[in-house]
Amino acid sequence: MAGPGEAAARGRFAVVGGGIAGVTCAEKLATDFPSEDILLMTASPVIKAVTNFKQVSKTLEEFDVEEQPSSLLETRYPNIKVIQSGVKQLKSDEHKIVTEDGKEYIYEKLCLCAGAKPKLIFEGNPYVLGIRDTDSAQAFQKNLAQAERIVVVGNGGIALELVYEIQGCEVIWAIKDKAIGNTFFDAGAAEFLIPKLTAEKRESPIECKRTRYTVEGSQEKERPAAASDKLGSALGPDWHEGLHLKGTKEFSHKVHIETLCEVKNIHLQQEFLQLQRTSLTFPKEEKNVEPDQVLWPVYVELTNGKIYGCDFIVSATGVVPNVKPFLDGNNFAVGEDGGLKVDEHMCTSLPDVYAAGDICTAAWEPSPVWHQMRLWTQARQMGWYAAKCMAADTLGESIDMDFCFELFAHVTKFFNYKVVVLGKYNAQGLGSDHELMLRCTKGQEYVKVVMQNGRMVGAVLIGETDLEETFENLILNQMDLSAYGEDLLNPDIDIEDYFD
Ligand SMILES: Cc1cc2nc3c(=O)[nH]c(=O)nc-3n(C[C@H](O)[C@H](O)[C@H](O)COP(=O)(O)OP(=O)(O)OC[C@H]3O[C@@H](n4cnc5c(N)ncnc54)[C@H](O)[C@@H]3O)c2cc1C
Ligand SMILES: NC(=O)C1=CN([C@@H]2O[C@H](COP(=O)(O)OP(=O)(O)OC[C@H]3O[C@@H](n4cnc5c(N)ncnc54)[C@H](O)[C@@H]3O)[C@@H](O)[C@H]2O)C=CC1
Repeated sequence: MAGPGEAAARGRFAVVGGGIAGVTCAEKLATDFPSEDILLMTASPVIKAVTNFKQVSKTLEEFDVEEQPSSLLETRYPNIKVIQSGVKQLKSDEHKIVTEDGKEYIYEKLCLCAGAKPKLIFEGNPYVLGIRDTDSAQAFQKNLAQAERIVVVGNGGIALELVYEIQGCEVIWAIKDKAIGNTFFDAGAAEFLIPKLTAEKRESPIECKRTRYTVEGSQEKERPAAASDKLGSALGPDWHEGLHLKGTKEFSHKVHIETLCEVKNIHLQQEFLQLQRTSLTFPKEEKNVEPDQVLWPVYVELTNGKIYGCDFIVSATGVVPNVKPFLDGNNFAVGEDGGLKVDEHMCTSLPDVYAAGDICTAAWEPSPVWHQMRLWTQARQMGWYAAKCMAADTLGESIDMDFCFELFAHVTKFFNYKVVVLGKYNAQGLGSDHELMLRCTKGQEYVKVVMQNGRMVGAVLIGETDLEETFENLILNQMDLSAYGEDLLNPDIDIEDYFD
């Protein structure tokens, strides 16, 4: 491949990023264009491959994500050439990419799939850790092995998973909202889940599927070891199952939730002691659940006035798209969330440059029951659809929006419950123009549907409800359900018979 002064290497198609979006895109291009070389540039030595893909229903899908050496991908698809080097610069007007090692590549069509990175509070503070890839998960596990108390900030997917999994370490969970899990649940669902969180005895963890994330815990107690700043791809499903998420204490779970607050400040021990001595306004004692006798390496001051000492802080506060290397000299339209805006053909605002997965912001007019969330299901769907669009544009063919963008559908697991969210499951964007219907059996299932003008527009299903396919159909076909009233959720009525 070409270095400075040499002629640049050429590939009809180039893809940047070895995560789910990039690999899926490259695989689809490699299949559709078997005689073309597909260049896949990635900053990480391993790639993420989708395995055991299962279409559960029309829009729900399940799969495993496997971390593999890139050579395996090249063996499966001999026309994929993996270039293991970060992209330093994009010269879109010359259709040229420059990698960290100074080499240049010319493309006809390019898909950017460089993912996102954690949006950390107090970025740069060595006591604040984020979790994204294998390295950062290992750094977290290593620090946890020496910890007695940590503070978890954020209320989305990562925080929900962590507070449930961590054992032998006190967790102070600081959330901005009134109830837990605001990105997936409303207050009712949070109420349903809370007993699972505080229960002393939990079901034994599921047998570990992958062990590759495990590292030996060090004995020495030191300042947190942050992960290297190399850009790995985001972790895969059940990422925590191979990790031993245990602190130093003998108890199983101890979680204290602080609601309606943010982190105001973070003080190192010396600074905290100094402030206590000198500042009239600074609290002289920590207003903790239990007053502390010990000195902690770091102190978190919350906006509700409380201060907690801890070993370190996990910032699970969302992600920010990895757009930096691509912006310089290129006039990309960027969304409010910092992603590269893409149209209904996954095309950015620049010719021949597409984007998919966490890096992009869906800027098309979406179906009324679909919205973007940075999830691996959407990364796979977007990567695959972007490849189809690149192929269609190359061959001068027209293409319709893929069916997967008709309905938002996500299946996952929180607190050991199966969780399915469909459509506008939290009445997102509906204002007050909607009604909710609920059915809840404590400890077993929680079913919520969002109705608008007698039609179902969203649902949250927690537990083994077996309702996902029926509700998916009802949301997709927008049937008028007014006549059924509350019977829609009556457990004594087999709803499927009703609609067959
Ligand atoms: C801890 C955790 C748990 C999650 N759990 C779930 C879940 O349960 N369900 C779910 O649906 N989603 C989950 N997600 C989200 C999901 O992992 C992501 O949405 C998805 O993996 C994004 O895929 P991607 O390919 O867009 O990006 P990434 O996986 O981030 O891949 C980006 C790739 O680009 C490469 N790269 C970055 N910059 C450059 C550059 N300059 N040059 C070259 N290469 C570059 C990286 O090395 C990487 O290979 C979770 C995320 C995390 C962090
Ligand atoms: N099971 C699943 O589906 C999972 C999905 N994920 C995905 O991985 C990505 C990263 O996960 P998360 O970091 O949990 O992101 P997230 O977007 O799910 O949640 C971020 C949370 O942080 C809060 N927040 C933002 N800024 C804050 C601040 N300054 N102070 C306090 N709170 C703040 C938000 O209110 C929100 O609750 C997301 O795209 C998420 O959807 C992650 C884990 C599990």
